[in-house]
Amino acid sequence: MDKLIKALCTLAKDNAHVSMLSRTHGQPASPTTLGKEMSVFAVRLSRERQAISQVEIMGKFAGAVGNYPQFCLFYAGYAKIWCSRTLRETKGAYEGKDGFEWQQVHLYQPCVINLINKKTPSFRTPTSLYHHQQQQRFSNACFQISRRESVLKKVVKMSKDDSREYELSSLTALSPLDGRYWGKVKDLAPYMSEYGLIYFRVLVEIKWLLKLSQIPEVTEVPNFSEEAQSFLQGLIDGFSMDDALEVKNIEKVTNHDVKAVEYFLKQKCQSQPEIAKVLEFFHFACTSEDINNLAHALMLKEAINNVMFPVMDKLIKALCTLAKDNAHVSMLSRTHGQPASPTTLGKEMSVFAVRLSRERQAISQVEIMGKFAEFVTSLGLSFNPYVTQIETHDYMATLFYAFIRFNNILIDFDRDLWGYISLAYFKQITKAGEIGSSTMPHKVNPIDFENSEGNLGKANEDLSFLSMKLPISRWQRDLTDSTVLRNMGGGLGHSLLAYKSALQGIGKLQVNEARLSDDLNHAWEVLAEPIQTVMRRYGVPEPYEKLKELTRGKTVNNESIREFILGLELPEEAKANLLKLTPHSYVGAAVELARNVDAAVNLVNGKKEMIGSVSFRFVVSFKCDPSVTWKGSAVFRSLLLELVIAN
Ligand SMILES: O=C(O)C[C@H](Nc1ncnc2c1ncn2[C@@H]1O[C@H](COP(=O)(O)O)[C@@H](O)[C@H]1O)C(=O)O
Repeated sequence: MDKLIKALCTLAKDNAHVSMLSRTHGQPASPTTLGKEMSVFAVRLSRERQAISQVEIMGKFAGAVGNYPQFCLFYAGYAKIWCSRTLRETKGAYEGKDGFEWQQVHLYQPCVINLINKKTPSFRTPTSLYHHQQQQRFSNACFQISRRESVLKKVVKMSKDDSREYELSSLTALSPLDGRYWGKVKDLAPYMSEYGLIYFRVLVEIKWLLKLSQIPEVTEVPNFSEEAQSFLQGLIDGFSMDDALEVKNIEKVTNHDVKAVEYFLKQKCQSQPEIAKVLEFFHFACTSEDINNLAHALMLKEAINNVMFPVMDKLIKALCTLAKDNAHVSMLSRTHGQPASPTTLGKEMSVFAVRLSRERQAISQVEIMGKFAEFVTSLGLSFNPYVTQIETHDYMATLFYAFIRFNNILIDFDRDLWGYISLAYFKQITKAGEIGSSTMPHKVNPIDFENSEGNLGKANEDLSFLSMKLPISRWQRDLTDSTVLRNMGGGLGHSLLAYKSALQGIGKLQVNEARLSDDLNHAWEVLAEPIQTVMRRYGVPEPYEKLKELTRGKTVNNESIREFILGLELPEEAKANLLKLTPHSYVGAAVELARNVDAAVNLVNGKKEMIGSVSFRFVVSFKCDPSVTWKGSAVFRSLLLELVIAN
């Protein structure tokens, strides 16, 4: 940053006197000098650079709960001081009689800041710090600080002087996708890496030459013999990492990445006599973007079909299984986080399966487009004739937004699962040797769902940036898309990692039916809703108000509900039906919805029924065949029948 600001200062000073037309609104306006305009940027940047250097980089070490009571157990004296420090800091009062000890802990933070800023440590401390009796401890603290500083200097030195140790590896990669998580996302590498881009450029250039050889008017490129064709196909099929490195070496000279591919192919084909005669027809009548847009389209198409969809489908199927296996497991709903009309665990899972399958279908329906005449369709892409020098990238925005919607639904799922695990509705299968918390040995944390949620956030940030940026290009083109498109692998990579983590989490789940049931047993108030509906049906006055009086803020149980129902002026049959209701059985069509989830999800491009038709089928089957068993909801069924008749 400093180098950049200095370069701007030089530019400003060297051109201080060079007069220049201003252009407010892009129109001629009162003149300035080139140097002055540069100086404006130098000063603006230096202000912000200073602001960055002044941000207090903070740390936490030891807290009021957990750490503090642990100290209380054995080091009560120190714990007392600790506590007074915490309280004092909270109040913002630094003067006090309790001396240096608490301040010493407090001093840790400025030490960190000053080490990072490479300044001499200076302490924001109360005057009491300098009392004679505290002086010794202060110098001890300084000693420790200077030791830490020397460690830090060593680290800085290593990174500057010993760069060989920091060659790219799984430990030095700046992106966790390329380091820590490589094993989980590497399937994307053949498509989404620079290797993948070069491979698809090679493929497009070769296919274009082949296409030219088939166009009768292009007499300069005659039909290739079988041998020549298979030679060219062999360059695609046998494309290796060494080939890609060769292209990169050529690029070092050309400083043009697409031209490097053309030169690579010309070199490779010199040995094939037929093709050697038409080398100049590689990249014939093309701009780089003619090759690039098709390469990018193929990268996306192949990566999504071969890597993303299989994992997305596995995830949706896992949710369907979870839905069907638990179709009948009643569960308390929690609208607004409060006990509400029950559902089943399976039904809640089926909602996610269906929502995800809809977005997965939307992704599969996005037309992946290319510019470059009808040659595009021969590559299995859609032709977009209305373009500038570049394909407009609008389909990419549509595609990435579709992924964002899929990912958002999965975030919703991850958070719900986090909550259900917290409520102990699920246990997680543990593995010998694995650790939940570094300090609280009892814990089994929902780390897979947390990892999934975190990566989905990152994925969506990347994908939304791509969607916002890519459709914008000045006039007939600017090159900003070139570098941005190199990041498509990030958005898809974080998505893929998140899908795999969610799958891993689902694989560890064990439903805790006892806990789910226990919750329902303590929530008889949720029956207030159906009872008041039946009361309305039979004209009992003020039904809602009576139930409110019985239930709101009160402890309601089996007995009090029973007593209430018995006291109602209702036909005996209606009463009997209501008496059969329990929080477990009042689950409506939840069981049926969950059982039919396979019909509702749509993994194959719109060929299966959508959820709307499934609901319709329920109504039809309900009317035609009242013997359909809605396990646990027979009473609700008769209640529903009453309502249907009443309407
Ligand atoms: O066919 C052409 O080249 C037409 C040309 N426009 C370009 N179209 C596509 N690529 C171009 C263009 N210009 C440069 N480059 C090369 O793109 C590379 C950009 O590198 P990076 O920013 O790292 O993605 C980097 O290798 C650049 O050399 C035009 O003048 O309109």
